[in-house]
Amino acid sequence: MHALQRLWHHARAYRRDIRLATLYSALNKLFDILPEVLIGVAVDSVVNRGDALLGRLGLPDVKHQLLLLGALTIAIWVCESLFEYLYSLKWRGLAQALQHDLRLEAYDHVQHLDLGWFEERSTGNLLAILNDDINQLERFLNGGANQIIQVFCSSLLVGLVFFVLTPQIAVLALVPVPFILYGAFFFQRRLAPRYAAVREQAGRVNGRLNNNILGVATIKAFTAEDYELDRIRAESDAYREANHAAIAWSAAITPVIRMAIMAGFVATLVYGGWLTLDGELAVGAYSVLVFLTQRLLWPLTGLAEITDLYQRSMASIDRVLGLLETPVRSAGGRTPLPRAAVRGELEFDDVSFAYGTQPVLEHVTLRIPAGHTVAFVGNTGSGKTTLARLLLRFFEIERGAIRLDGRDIRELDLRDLRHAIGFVSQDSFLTEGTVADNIAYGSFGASRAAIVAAAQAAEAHEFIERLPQGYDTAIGERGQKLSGGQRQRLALARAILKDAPILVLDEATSAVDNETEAAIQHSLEQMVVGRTTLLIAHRLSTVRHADRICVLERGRIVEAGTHEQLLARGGSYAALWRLQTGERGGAPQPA
Ligand SMILES: Nc1ncnc2c1ncn2[C@@H]1O[C@H](COP(=O)(O)OP(=O)(O)OP(=O)(O)O)[C@@H](O)[C@H]1O
Repeated sequence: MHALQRLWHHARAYRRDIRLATLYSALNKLFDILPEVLIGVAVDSVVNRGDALLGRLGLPDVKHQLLLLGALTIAIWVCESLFEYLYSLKWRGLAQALQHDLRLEAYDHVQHLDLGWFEERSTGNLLAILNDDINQLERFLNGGANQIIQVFCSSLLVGLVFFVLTPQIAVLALVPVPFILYGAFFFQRRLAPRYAAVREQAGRVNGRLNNNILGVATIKAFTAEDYELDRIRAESDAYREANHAAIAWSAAITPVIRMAIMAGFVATLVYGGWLTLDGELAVGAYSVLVFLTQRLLWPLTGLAEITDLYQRSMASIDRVLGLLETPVRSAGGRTPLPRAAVRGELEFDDVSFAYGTQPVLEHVTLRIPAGHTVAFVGNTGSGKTTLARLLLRFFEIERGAIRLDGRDIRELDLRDLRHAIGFVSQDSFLTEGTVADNIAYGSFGASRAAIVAAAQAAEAHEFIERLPQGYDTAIGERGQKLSGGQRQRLALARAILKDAPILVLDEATSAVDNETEAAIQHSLEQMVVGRTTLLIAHRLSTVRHADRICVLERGRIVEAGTHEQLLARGGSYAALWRLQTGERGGAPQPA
């Protein structure tokens, strides 16, 4: 479907407003053209006096005729201004409303897309769509839509007057119109792919800028400023080139169209003059025709600007609507899962998974009784985090099933499933706001006492109290004013406050010192009672008290048992333990 059709389809709720705005634009154009007709009538009155049109209509006195024409002109101008105000109000209001709706809708849709989809795209490009491309819609509706309607209306109205006055001249004046329209269409077809390329490249520039601003500390540390400037220059050059290609065509439209207009105008001027000299055309009609030819043809030069604006906007609208039409794959099932009813028994049944083609998990089978703590250890890249991501349904498994209380998680309502899981990821997202806002994220409306209790359990209370405004300290975008260990403890406090029946901790304490970790362990020991807990860690001291420890190697569980059982087995866990502690048992000295 064409972008404009897609937009019309999309703007269902605003169709009445669009029709009204169109009507106002058309009426404004009608009242804009009428004064020219009155000029003809005035010339007619002055030249032909009593025999003039108005005289024949029952107004013999020329002065009275002129007075009437004056009154009509005033009324027409008032109406023209009134409708100009109305269409401007309506179109601009529509631009704001549609833009607002589209932005919210696009953002909400994006929020529901799978994680894999995000990982394949650049954040900057996505931002360009959600922001710049949606703003293009405003530009088009603010001016372009009205211009298109008015060019169409004026051609129609003026053409009508021409045919009423002198059909021969009408034909002459109208001959260039099909050429002009074909020209505009010709240019438009050439502009469309060029503007699509411009928007695509704008997204790339945005992507790189976004990436670099996020990584500014690394750029500085590796003194890569010049290198990055060159890379931005290359992207920006490509953007400039893409625009050049579009400009070369868009700049040619006006001159070409003007030539066609000139032909029509000269024909009316000369041929109409001859007819008037021969007495076949009245002087009044001739003057109207000459004025109207200008009126008919000159607005068509505006087609150049309109074509350009239109194509630019349509390229953007295509991108926005394309985003909106991206299907959400993991939409979740229908079975509700009231949090209070969750027991927390988990079962991984022959689960296999690959990101793309490379297998990451292979035939993982594991049953976790409700309330148990199961730890996952293993080399980096062995698939531990992936297990957690599959449980949260960030990705879809290819083979096997994951069951919660005996029900396949694909059948469960996705929001309910995620409500039932407290998750601390390796790179928890802290939001711009205060410490308290961040802890209460997801448990919106939690009391201050509950927030403080969660912070205490995560060993965060003390450092929070030392911050300038305590719990009300703003922590900056992504919590960048905090240390890594402080950020982790806030993320942990957040999960603790959520108080979910299942807890997934992925390296939740990897960045805190040993002493703090021991204290957190102590709080967690109380926390995990009655909750199913999945614990992922490299530091074995973190996992040694788990009911069961699974060792993953290249996506397979190669060992499982309690700490003591695994030590006695003398396999890879025991080797890892020796490596980390430097001894066979006793208190660990973590790496
Ligand atoms: N989004 C992704 N797309 C493609 N491959 C991925 C993606 N995420 C992870 N991988 C790959 O999957 C494998 C398993 O990753 P995973 O994060 O599960 O490992 P992990 O055991 O948690 O590692 P670590 O201990 O380093 O956190 C890795 O080889 C990784 O490169």
